[in-house]
Amino acid sequence: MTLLALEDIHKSFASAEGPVPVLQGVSLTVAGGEVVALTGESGSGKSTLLHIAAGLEAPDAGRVLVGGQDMAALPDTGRAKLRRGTVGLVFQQFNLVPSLSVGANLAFQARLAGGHDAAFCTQLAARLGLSDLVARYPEQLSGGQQQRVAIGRALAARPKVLLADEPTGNLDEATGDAVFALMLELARAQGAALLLVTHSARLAGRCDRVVHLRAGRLA
Ligand SMILES: Nc1ncnc2c1ncn2[C@@H]1O[C@H](COP(=O)(O)OP(=O)(O)OP(=O)(O)O)[C@@H](O)[C@H]1O
Repeated sequence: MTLLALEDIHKSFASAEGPVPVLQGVSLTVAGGEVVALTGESGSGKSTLLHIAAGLEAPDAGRVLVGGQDMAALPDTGRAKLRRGTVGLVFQQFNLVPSLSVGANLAFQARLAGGHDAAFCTQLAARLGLSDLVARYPEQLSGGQQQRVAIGRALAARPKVLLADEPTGNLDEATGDAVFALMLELARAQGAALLLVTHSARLAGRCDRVVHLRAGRLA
């Protein structure tokens, strides 16, 4: 079943020389339990596409359907609710809550979505190598540790759609591989649609499908 559908997405950004087209008719579907890698050169529009899929940015044209729901057809509150309850995000800015401990950050998204499960959180912290850090605060963590908290926070809410922008980009190869494997395992076990940006051909090769963004289109 298709959980994420992008239909003929167009997006341009304004510049001094006029609008610069970034996405020029991108269509993509991701089914539940499917893991899709999004690749493409720097500046090709991968993050822009992920932001649009997440409903954080509006496309100039085209539709985003999450679980069959048209994001643009929803009022702001409905879109926020859908994003909270259904979509998990792991972005390059980790957006951890500075005033909350690691443990509370891990639980944060799931609490908002009304699906907090303390045992699952504890298990995730262990799998992500964060068990000894749950009482710390984000500013007391390394970049890689913060990245793992951001991943754990998204996974803890058991999202139906998980969007991740280079989720293991700040991790060493062994840690990155283990975290990547955990994301794939949970997405598949929970029947979630996982769309992730990666620059690594090796990691992309472990996904069910690879789509490549070039000149505003997917190949
Ligand atoms: N808010 C914005 N205003 C103007 N231009 C933007 C904006 N956001 C992105 N762009 C431009 O759109 C293009 C695509 O950017 P995007 O961040 O989506 O690329 P990317 O493929 O994710 O790159 P990277 O791999 O380097 O992260 C770039 O040329 C970028 O400069």
